[in-house]
Amino acid sequence: MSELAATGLSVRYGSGRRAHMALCDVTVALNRGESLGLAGESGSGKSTLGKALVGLLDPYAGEVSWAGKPLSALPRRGPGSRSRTLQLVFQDPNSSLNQRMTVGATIAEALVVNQIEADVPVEVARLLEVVGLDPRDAGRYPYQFSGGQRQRIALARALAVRPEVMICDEITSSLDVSVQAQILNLLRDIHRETGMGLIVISHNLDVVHYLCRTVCVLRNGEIVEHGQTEQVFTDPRDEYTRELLAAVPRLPS
Ligand SMILES: Nc1ncnc2c1ncn2[C@@H]1O[C@H](COP(=O)(O)OP(=O)(O)OP(=O)(O)O)[C@@H](O)[C@H]1O
Repeated sequence: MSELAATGLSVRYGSGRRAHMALCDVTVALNRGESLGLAGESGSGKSTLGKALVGLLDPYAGEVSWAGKPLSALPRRGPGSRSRTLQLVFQDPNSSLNQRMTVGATIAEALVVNQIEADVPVEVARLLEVVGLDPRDAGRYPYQFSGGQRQRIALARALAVRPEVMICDEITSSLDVSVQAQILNLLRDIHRETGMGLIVISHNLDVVHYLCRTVCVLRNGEIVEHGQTEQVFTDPRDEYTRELLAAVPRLPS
Protein backbone atom coordinates (compact mmCIF):
# COMPACT_ATOMS: atom_id res chain seq x y z
CA MET A 1 0.00 0.00 0.00
CA SER A 2 1.38 3.41 -0.98
CA GLU A 3 1.34 6.19 1.58
CA LEU A 4 -0.23 8.89 -0.63
CA ALA A 5 -2.63 7.49 -3.21
CA ALA A 6 -5.16 8.98 -5.57
CA THR A 7 -7.43 6.28 -6.94
CA GLY A 8 -9.80 6.82 -9.86
CA LEU A 9 -9.78 10.51 -9.03
CA SER A 10 -12.04 12.87 -10.96
CA VAL A 11 -12.45 16.56 -10.14
CA ARG A 12 -15.15 18.77 -11.61
CA TYR A 13 -15.43 22.55 -11.55
CA GLY A 14 -18.89 24.10 -11.63
CA SER A 15 -22.14 22.27 -12.17
CA GLY A 16 -24.88 21.74 -14.73
CA ARG A 17 -24.14 23.01 -18.22
CA ARG A 18 -21.11 24.92 -16.95
CA ALA A 19 -19.50 21.84 -15.42
CA HIS A 20 -15.97 21.11 -16.49
CA MET A 21 -14.26 17.84 -15.66
CA ALA A 22 -10.66 18.96 -14.99
CA LEU A 23 -9.42 15.51 -13.91
CA CYS A 24 -10.73 12.17 -15.15
CA ASP A 25 -10.06 8.87 -13.45
CA VAL A 26 -6.51 9.65 -12.34
CA THR A 27 -4.57 7.11 -10.30
CA VAL A 28 -1.16 8.02 -8.81
CA ALA A 29 0.77 6.99 -5.72
CA LEU A 30 3.79 8.16 -3.78
CA ASN A 31 5.74 6.95 -0.78
CA ARG A 32 8.10 8.87 1.51
CA GLY A 33 11.47 9.33 -0.14
CA GLU A 34 10.02 9.16 -3.64
CA SER A 35 9.71 11.98 -6.15
CA LEU A 36 7.03 12.40 -8.79
CA GLY A 37 6.75 15.05 -11.49
CA LEU A 38 3.43 16.18 -12.94
CA ALA A 39 3.97 17.47 -16.45
CA GLY A 40 1.65 18.57 -19.24
CA GLU A 41 0.63 21.66 -21.11
CA SER A 42 -1.27 24.55 -19.58
CA GLY A 43 -4.79 23.53 -18.54
CA SER A 44 -3.99 19.80 -18.47
CA GLY A 45 -4.98 19.52 -14.81
CA LYS A 46 -1.64 19.57 -12.95
CA SER A 47 -2.59 22.19 -10.34
CA THR A 48 -6.03 20.64 -9.92
CA LEU A 49 -4.37 17.32 -9.11
CA GLY A 50 -1.94 19.02 -6.68
CA LYS A 51 -4.81 20.70 -4.83
CA ALA A 52 -6.89 17.52 -4.75
CA LEU A 53 -3.91 15.57 -3.36
CA VAL A 54 -3.73 17.87 -0.32
CA GLY A 55 -7.51 17.99 0.10
CA LEU A 56 -8.03 21.58 -1.09
CA LEU A 57 -10.45 20.28 -3.74
CA ASP A 58 -12.99 17.55 -3.14
CA PRO A 59 -13.15 14.66 -5.60
CA TYR A 60 -16.16 14.34 -7.88
CA ALA A 61 -15.34 10.63 -8.02
CA GLY A 62 -12.58 8.46 -6.61
CA GLU A 63 -10.53 9.10 -3.51
CA VAL A 64 -7.29 10.46 -2.11
CA SER A 65 -5.91 8.49 0.81
CA TRP A 66 -2.97 8.54 3.18
CA ALA A 67 -1.75 5.18 4.47
CA GLY A 68 -5.04 3.60 3.39
CA LYS A 69 -7.30 6.15 5.10
CA PRO A 70 -9.26 8.81 3.20
CA LEU A 71 -7.85 12.30 3.79
CA SER A 72 -11.13 13.27 5.47
CA ALA A 73 -10.42 10.66 8.17
CA LEU A 74 -7.15 12.32 9.23
CA PRO A 75 -7.29 14.34 12.46
CA ARG A 76 -7.99 18.07 12.04
CA ARG A 77 -4.97 19.16 14.07
CA GLY A 78 -1.85 17.84 15.69
CA PRO A 79 0.15 14.70 14.89
CA GLY A 80 -1.09 12.83 11.83
CA SER A 81 -3.28 15.74 10.65
CA ARG A 82 -3.63 16.54 6.99
CA SER A 83 -1.50 19.69 7.21
CA ARG A 84 1.24 17.84 9.11
CA THR A 85 1.22 15.17 6.42
CA LEU A 86 0.89 17.13 3.18
CA GLN A 87 2.10 20.60 2.33
CA LEU A 88 1.50 22.47 -0.92
CA VAL A 89 3.78 25.34 -1.95
CA PHE A 90 2.40 27.67 -4.64
CA GLN A 91 4.02 29.53 -7.49
CA ASP A 92 3.43 32.99 -6.08
CA PRO A 93 4.83 33.60 -2.58
CA ASN A 94 3.38 37.13 -2.66
CA SER A 95 -0.13 35.79 -2.39
CA SER A 96 0.68 32.88 -0.09
CA LEU A 97 2.67 34.90 2.50
CA ASN A 98 0.92 37.31 4.86
CA GLN A 99 2.57 40.65 4.02
CA ARG A 100 1.71 42.04 7.47
CA MET A 101 3.60 39.36 9.38
CA THR A 102 7.36 39.19 9.79
CA VAL A 103 8.90 36.07 8.32
CA GLY A 104 9.79 34.91 11.83
CA ALA A 105 6.16 35.24 12.93
CA THR A 106 4.97 33.46 9.77
CA ILE A 107 7.17 30.44 10.44
CA ALA A 108 6.43 30.52 14.17
CA GLU A 109 2.70 30.49 13.41
CA ALA A 110 3.11 27.34 11.29
CA LEU A 111 4.90 25.66 14.21
CA VAL A 112 2.31 26.69 16.80
CA VAL A 113 -0.84 26.04 14.74
CA ASN A 114 0.45 22.60 13.81
CA GLN A 115 1.48 21.83 17.39
CA ILE A 116 5.10 21.12 16.49
CA GLU A 117 7.09 20.51 19.65
CA ALA A 118 10.05 22.85 19.39
CA ASP A 119 11.77 25.82 20.98
CA VAL A 120 10.06 28.23 18.58
CA PRO A 121 12.74 30.95 18.15
CA VAL A 122 15.48 28.31 17.82
CA GLU A 123 13.47 26.36 15.25
CA VAL A 124 12.62 29.52 13.27
CA ALA A 125 16.33 30.34 13.07
CA ARG A 126 17.18 26.78 12.05
CA LEU A 127 14.55 26.76 9.28
CA LEU A 128 15.75 30.10 7.91
CA GLU A 129 19.25 28.66 7.79
CA VAL A 130 18.03 25.48 6.07
CA VAL A 131 16.60 27.55 3.23
CA GLY A 132 19.70 29.70 2.98
CA LEU A 133 18.43 32.86 4.70
CA ASP A 134 20.00 34.78 7.54
CA PRO A 135 18.22 34.06 10.86
CA ARG A 136 18.85 37.71 11.79
CA ASP A 137 16.28 38.60 9.11
CA ALA A 138 13.44 36.97 11.05
CA GLY A 139 12.10 40.42 11.98
CA ARG A 140 11.75 41.59 8.38
CA TYR A 141 8.59 41.54 6.27
CA PRO A 142 8.08 39.61 2.99
CA TYR A 143 8.13 42.80 0.86
CA GLN A 144 11.68 43.45 2.09
CA PHE A 145 12.92 40.29 0.31
CA SER A 146 13.50 39.39 -3.34
CA GLY A 147 11.19 36.97 -5.21
CA GLY A 148 13.64 34.09 -4.77
CA GLN A 149 14.03 34.85 -1.06
CA ARG A 150 10.26 34.97 -0.62
CA GLN A 151 9.99 31.54 -2.22
CA ARG A 152 12.62 30.33 0.30
CA ILE A 153 10.43 31.74 3.11
CA ALA A 154 7.41 29.85 1.72
CA LEU A 155 9.51 26.68 1.66
CA ALA A 156 10.67 27.27 5.27
CA ARG A 157 7.05 27.64 6.38
CA ALA A 158 6.08 24.41 4.65
CA LEU A 159 9.12 22.61 6.08
CA ALA A 160 8.26 23.86 9.58
CA VAL A 161 5.56 21.22 9.90
CA ARG A 162 7.96 18.46 8.79
CA PRO A 163 5.53 17.13 6.19
CA GLU A 164 5.61 13.60 4.90
CA VAL A 165 5.06 14.88 1.36
CA MET A 166 5.62 18.32 -0.11
CA ILE A 167 3.92 19.34 -3.35
CA CYS A 168 5.55 22.22 -5.21
CA ASP A 169 3.36 23.87 -7.84
CA GLU A 170 5.49 25.79 -10.36
CA ILE A 171 7.53 27.24 -7.53
CA THR A 172 10.35 28.47 -9.73
CA SER A 173 8.30 29.70 -12.70
CA SER A 174 8.33 33.37 -11.75
CA LEU A 175 12.05 33.46 -10.90
CA ASP A 176 14.97 34.25 -13.16
CA VAL A 177 17.09 31.37 -14.33
CA SER A 178 19.98 31.62 -11.84
CA VAL A 179 17.59 31.93 -8.87
CA GLN A 180 15.55 29.01 -10.26
CA ALA A 181 18.67 26.86 -10.17
CA GLN A 182 19.36 27.79 -6.54
CA ILE A 183 15.82 26.92 -5.46
CA LEU A 184 15.86 23.62 -7.41
CA ASN A 185 19.16 22.63 -5.79
CA LEU A 186 17.80 23.56 -2.38
CA LEU A 187 14.69 21.47 -2.96
CA ARG A 188 16.73 18.50 -4.12
CA ASP A 189 19.00 18.69 -1.05
CA ILE A 190 16.02 18.98 1.32
CA HIS A 191 14.29 16.03 -0.36
CA ARG A 192 17.41 13.89 0.01
CA GLU A 193 18.16 14.96 3.58
CA THR A 194 14.66 14.76 5.05
CA GLY A 195 13.40 11.78 3.06
CA MET A 196 10.05 13.47 2.56
CA GLY A 197 8.08 12.62 -0.57
CA LEU A 198 8.22 15.28 -3.28
CA ILE A 199 5.72 16.08 -6.01
CA VAL A 200 6.83 18.69 -8.51
CA ILE A 201 4.29 20.35 -10.79
CA SER A 202 5.95 22.09 -13.69
CA HIS A 203 5.35 22.93 -17.32
CA ASN A 204 9.16 22.97 -17.56
CA LEU A 205 10.21 19.42 -18.38
CA ASP A 206 13.82 20.13 -17.41
CA VAL A 207 12.68 20.90 -13.86
CA VAL A 208 10.82 17.59 -13.65
CA HIS A 209 13.78 15.73 -15.14
CA TYR A 210 16.16 17.30 -12.62
CA LEU A 211 14.12 16.61 -9.49
CA CYS A 212 11.94 13.57 -10.08
CA ARG A 213 12.54 9.85 -10.53
CA THR A 214 9.06 9.26 -11.90
CA VAL A 215 6.76 11.39 -13.98
CA CYS A 216 3.09 11.50 -14.97
CA VAL A 217 2.21 13.31 -18.15
CA LEU A 218 -1.29 14.81 -18.09
CA ARG A 219 -3.43 15.81 -21.02
CA ASN A 220 -6.99 17.14 -20.75
CA GLY A 221 -7.22 15.84 -17.19
CA GLU A 222 -6.05 12.32 -17.97
CA ILE A 223 -2.72 10.60 -17.44
CA VAL A 224 -1.36 9.69 -20.86
CA GLU A 225 2.03 8.40 -19.71
CA HIS A 226 3.50 7.37 -16.35
CA GLY A 227 6.92 5.94 -15.74
CA GLN A 228 10.54 6.43 -14.74
CA THR A 229 11.53 9.97 -15.75
CA GLU A 230 14.66 8.79 -17.53
CA GLN A 231 12.72 6.31 -19.61
CA VAL A 232 9.85 8.68 -20.39
CA PHE A 233 12.26 11.42 -21.44
CA THR A 234 14.49 9.25 -23.59
CA ASP A 235 11.91 6.89 -25.04
CA PRO A 236 8.38 8.27 -24.63
CA ARG A 237 5.62 5.81 -25.49
CA ASP A 238 2.89 8.36 -25.99
CA GLU A 239 2.67 10.63 -29.02
CA TYR A 240 1.59 13.61 -26.86
CA THR A 241 4.66 13.20 -24.62
CA ARG A 242 6.82 13.16 -27.74
CA GLU A 243 5.20 16.39 -28.90
CA LEU A 244 5.67 17.94 -25.48
CA LEU A 245 9.37 17.03 -25.47
CA ALA A 246 9.83 18.28 -29.02
CA ALA A 247 8.23 21.59 -28.05
CA VAL A 248 10.81 22.36 -25.32
CA PRO A 249 12.55 25.51 -26.47
CA ARG A 250 16.29 24.99 -26.89
CA LEU A 251 18.80 27.79 -26.87
CA PRO A 252 20.83 28.02 -30.08
CA SER A 253 24.31 26.55 -29.56
N1 LIG B 1 -11.45 27.40 -10.28
C1 LIG B 1 -11.72 26.92 -11.49
N2 LIG B 1 -12.96 27.00 -12.02
C2 LIG B 1 -13.25 26.50 -13.24
N3 LIG B 1 -12.35 25.87 -14.02
C3 LIG B 1 -11.09 25.78 -13.55
C4 LIG B 1 -10.72 26.29 -12.27
N4 LIG B 1 -9.39 26.04 -12.08
C5 LIG B 1 -8.97 25.39 -13.19
N5 LIG B 1 -9.99 25.24 -14.08
C6 LIG B 1 -9.92 24.56 -15.38
O1 LIG B 1 -9.51 23.21 -15.16
C7 LIG B 1 -8.56 22.82 -16.14
C8 LIG B 1 -7.26 22.39 -15.48
O2 LIG B 1 -6.68 23.53 -14.85
P1 LIG B 1 -5.33 23.42 -14.03
O3 LIG B 1 -5.09 24.77 -13.41
O4 LIG B 1 -5.39 22.26 -13.13
O5 LIG B 1 -4.27 23.14 -15.19
P2 LIG B 1 -2.68 23.21 -15.16
O6 LIG B 1 -2.21 22.04 -15.92
O7 LIG B 1 -2.20 23.36 -13.77
O8 LIG B 1 -2.42 24.55 -15.99
P3 LIG B 1 -1.22 25.64 -15.83
O9 LIG B 1 0.05 24.94 -16.21
O10 LIG B 1 -1.62 26.71 -16.81
O11 LIG B 1 -1.25 26.11 -14.41
C9 LIG B 1 -8.42 24.00 -17.09
O12 LIG B 1 -9.27 23.79 -18.20
C10 LIG B 1 -8.87 25.18 -16.28
O13 LIG B 1 -9.41 26.18 -17.10
